[in-house]
Amino acid sequence: MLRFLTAGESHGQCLTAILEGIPAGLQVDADEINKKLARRQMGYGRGGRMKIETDKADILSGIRFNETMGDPITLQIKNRDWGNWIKKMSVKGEPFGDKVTAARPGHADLVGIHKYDRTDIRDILERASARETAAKVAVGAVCQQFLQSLGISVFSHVVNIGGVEIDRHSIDYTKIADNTSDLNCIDAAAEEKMRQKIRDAGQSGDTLGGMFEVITTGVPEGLGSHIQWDKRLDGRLAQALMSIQAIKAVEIGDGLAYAYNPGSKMHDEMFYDENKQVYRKTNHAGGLEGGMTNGENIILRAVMKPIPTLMAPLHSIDIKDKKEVLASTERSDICAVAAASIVGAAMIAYAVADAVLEQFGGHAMNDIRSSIENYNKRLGKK
Ligand SMILES: Cc1cc2nc3c(=O)[nH]c(=O)nc-3n(C[C@H](O)[C@H](O)[C@H](O)COP(=O)(O)O)c2cc1C
Ligand SMILES: C=C(O[C@@H]1CC(C(=O)O)=C[C@@H](OP(=O)(O)O)[C@H]1O)C(=O)O
Repeated sequence: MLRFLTAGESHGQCLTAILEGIPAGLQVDADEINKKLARRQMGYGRGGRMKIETDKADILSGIRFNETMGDPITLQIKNRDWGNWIKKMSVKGEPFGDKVTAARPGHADLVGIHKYDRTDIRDILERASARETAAKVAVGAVCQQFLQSLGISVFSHVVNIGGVEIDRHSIDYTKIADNTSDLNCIDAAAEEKMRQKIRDAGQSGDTLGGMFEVITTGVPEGLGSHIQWDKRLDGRLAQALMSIQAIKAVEIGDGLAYAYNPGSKMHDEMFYDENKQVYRKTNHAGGLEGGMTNGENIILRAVMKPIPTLMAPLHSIDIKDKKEVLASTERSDICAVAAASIVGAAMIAYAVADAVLEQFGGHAMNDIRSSIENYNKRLGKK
């Protein structure tokens, strides 16, 4: 079983993640983790914070001479902004600075204050902040290396920003792995329109959301299980995406289209060929049937809501005197869908790696490889 925890506040000293369950004998390239962290920081429309941070993961345990030993991996990312927040975020001493009391709609602010019995919204927003997604990406980057060593790849790309959408039927999946564009969109013309849309939103003090797609290739058949609700991989993948801040909907394969079309158009018919064995000409199911992978690519889409902190602030209340006020305007992103797409790939890498370990077990990479080989032999696969 794979599991991870993260810790750390947005403006605290650092973010820490502990990842347990990665088998011994995996080669880990620390630079690859940092490349993913840099990619999460990109994106036209991000706020001033991204000019301060240059995220790097320090590996504090679990890896020796570039190789895992089977024990928990600790990853730490320093917050460079910490230097500007030392007094406001101090562990000891007297409270410093004004309390944040104007709740922001769309944030954890108001409910968090009530639930945790706090009087400064900062006590809530520090941990609710998507700064934490840097830790998720570091964890996912290790999981991506684990999967890659078994021939499984996880990619993501942006398909929609504020309603500017790429044509989903003309996606060239071969372009996604090498795409380095700053909005993580493989359609240059659409990306330019997305950029314009973000520029316009920023000028009017507004924000945008959008949608990204995560594709997993080289997937073994049979990950997950139909036998119990919490073993179904479709549910686990949806949860992995829904657990990302601001993600409000997840689609598996042609998910939404199922509501509008008959069965004759929506199911992936099976054919047989001696070389290919049983194969399908379509992948409406997004690679999942009965809560299990069917060997096709896993295709998932996630919708991100528009960033809730607006520079033209929304109506709200001040928690100290219950007066109606405008929400506080913290420095903020205008659009972070590109960043979220990198987080999405990281979370799916984690969830797929967990399912691989559940299916093929073992604490050593060599045992897992042998187990996959035996399984493929039984299924008559090369
Ligand atoms: C990569 C990323 C960056 C984000 N940046 C901001 C931001 O700058 N300002 C903001 O108000 N919300 C931002 N958010 C969204 C909030 O963190 C999120 O909406 C909030 O914590 C409430 O959680 P919920 O939307 O899941 O209900 C960001 C989310 C992600 C994934
Ligand atoms: C720090 C990151 O994103 C932050 C997510 C975030 C929020 O409310 O979620 C609010 C902003 O934080 P700040 O108030 O410090 O500018 C974003 O910059 C990051 O992605 O690394």
